[in-house]
Amino acid sequence: MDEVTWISACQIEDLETYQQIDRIGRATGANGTPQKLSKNSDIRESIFELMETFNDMLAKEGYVTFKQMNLMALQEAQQINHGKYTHIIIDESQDLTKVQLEFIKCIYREKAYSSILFVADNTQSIYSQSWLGKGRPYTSIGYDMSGKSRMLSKNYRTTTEISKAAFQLIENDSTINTNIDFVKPSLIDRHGHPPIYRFFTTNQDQISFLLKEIQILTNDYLPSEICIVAKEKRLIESMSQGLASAGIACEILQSSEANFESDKVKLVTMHSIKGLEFKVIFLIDLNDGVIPNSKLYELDDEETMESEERKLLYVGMTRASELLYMSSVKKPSKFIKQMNFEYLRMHRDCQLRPFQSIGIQDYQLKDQIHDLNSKEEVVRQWLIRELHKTYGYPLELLELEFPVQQFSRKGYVDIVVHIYVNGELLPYMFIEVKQFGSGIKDAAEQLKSYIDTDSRVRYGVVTDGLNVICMDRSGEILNDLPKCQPQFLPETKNRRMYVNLKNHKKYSVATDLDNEEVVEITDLDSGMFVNYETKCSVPLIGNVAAGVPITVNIEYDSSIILPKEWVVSELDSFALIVTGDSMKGAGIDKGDVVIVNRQQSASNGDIVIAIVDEEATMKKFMPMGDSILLISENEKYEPIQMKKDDVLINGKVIGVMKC
Ligand SMILES: Nc1ncnc2c1ncn2[C@@H]1O[C@H](COP(=O)(O)OP(=O)(O)OP(=O)(O)O)[C@@H](O)[C@H]1O
Repeated sequence: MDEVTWISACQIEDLETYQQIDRIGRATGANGTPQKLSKNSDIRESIFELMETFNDMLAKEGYVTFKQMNLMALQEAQQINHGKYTHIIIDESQDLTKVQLEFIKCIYREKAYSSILFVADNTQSIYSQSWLGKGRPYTSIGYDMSGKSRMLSKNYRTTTEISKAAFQLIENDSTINTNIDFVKPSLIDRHGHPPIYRFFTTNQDQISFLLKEIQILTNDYLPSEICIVAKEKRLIESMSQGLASAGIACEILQSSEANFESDKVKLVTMHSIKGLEFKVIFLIDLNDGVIPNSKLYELDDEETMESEERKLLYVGMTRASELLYMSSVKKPSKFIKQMNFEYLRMHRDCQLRPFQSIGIQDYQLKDQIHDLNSKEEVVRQWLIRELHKTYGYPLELLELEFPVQQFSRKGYVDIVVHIYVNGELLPYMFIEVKQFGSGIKDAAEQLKSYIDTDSRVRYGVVTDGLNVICMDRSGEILNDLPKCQPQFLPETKNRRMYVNLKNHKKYSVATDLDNEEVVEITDLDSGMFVNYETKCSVPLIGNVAAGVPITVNIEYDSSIILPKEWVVSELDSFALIVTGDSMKGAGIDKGDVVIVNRQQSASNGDIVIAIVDEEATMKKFMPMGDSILLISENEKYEPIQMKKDDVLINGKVIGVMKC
């Protein structure tokens, strides 16, 4: 058929001319078989004979091929002296053949005021015999467009999520991106749901999925806003029957009598969806052998054919203005395999990306796996990656083969996600994984019984890579898996409360466990971070009973980092551990650390370190005439009254770091 078309296109009229003509571009054919047609060969003779038979039969029936019809129209138009139309707009002009373009030129009447406008998008060129779509210049049809063309690159139709997924399908195809008219879509800031991709093992599963989704979607969309698209007519016919028998009103859009408004779900082929748009698109049967379909190539080589098919899928994807579903049955198209699954989701309103197998060399948690080659392991590894990459759980929180005791029987949960609760590691989510595509019904029951054995577990997930069920511990089905929260992680900071006695404010002082120099301070009243210019290091020199040293050069084991403005003088600041409970009422407890400024005087109400009977003690300072009262903030202890001269003040407490 290809060759017959070619012979007609070259207007070769007799066998002799055909036997002699150079025939290029036939070197590779479908399935890699050589298609070279030698000159003066039997095969050329046979093809020619077939062509004549075919043409005779057409003539007998009164038929012409589509291409012949185009040629006849052109010949007819060429008979006329000049065209009739002074203004012509050609949309989708990247799809027209040379003959069709010549025809349009014939019906055009050139005047001083006349115009001809070509609208084209080469990334949507989906016919192998198109002329301009192949990057040929407009001069090849007699028009000089320099200075007269304008680029429209803004994508208003689809969401950023759909556009990104679609564009990455074509951006690395050199046949497409080297085309001079290739335009990268620039995105407007309109966001929506990422495309959903599902794989099915049977046609019936695909139909059931569409039925279920369409039923849910009709809460938000009109049936006429939903369109099902497939590569081939037979595929939409079979889907239309499936939907109709389940009671969903649907219709196949016929270009001649299309009714876009009717209250029915629409079905259409990929070629016919061009130029249309729907809020929701289902691209079904994206299967191996269907797209790209290597049997369908015409005069082109495989590479060009593949690009055409790739663009066809791109066109289908970009017709959805809000929501895009894609699905395959049995074996996915190679285009699906090449897609970046980051852009896809498995379900609506669920973060999970579709199943993708991972090579053994990239398996995680290998030391916990009994059999690296087991069929379940592929699915488990995919889910581990999802838990880690998509849901944010660190691998350290995941455990494989977690034992559970069910009456007398011991079971093993495939994956357990642990979380930290008050510093304790607890099981949070139980996950059962089944062999790819083997079904999850039984496993869901098993999972529930495992969850029942451990009251700490809050969620359960079961998957076979194709389907996934997420439930809470009461068995209620949830749309998505819970994401990892910051509080689930082990504490990496040492947080202590600091009471600044200078302004009586409370702060949280968080020090990195790995690096004590990194201190983060939050005002506990406002919850705001506190910016400070410089910090200082206050030496922790012992406990309160030891008092504040007189000498400056003392040895100390550790220090406390604080903003410099919190202390009076860096050189005179010391930290002491509280040993007793005498200042309990002032919020200073045993084990707390007090920050003390070395000084010999104090004012009424200050908390001081004073030396009484040669021993340091922490008390509230209250002068009373000639004597001083040293008061405990604890009714267990009586105030101590001393003569002014006998009281030796060692320092003043300026802040308390709670333990
Ligand atoms: N300036 C704009 N602001 C907002 N929406 C726009 C704008 N221009 C176009 N749109 C919307 O974007 C969508 C696509 O527009 P249109 O069909 O004109 O594009 P197109 O380039 O002809 O598409 P294609 O050739 O791919 O079919 C439509 O839904 C249209 O309403």
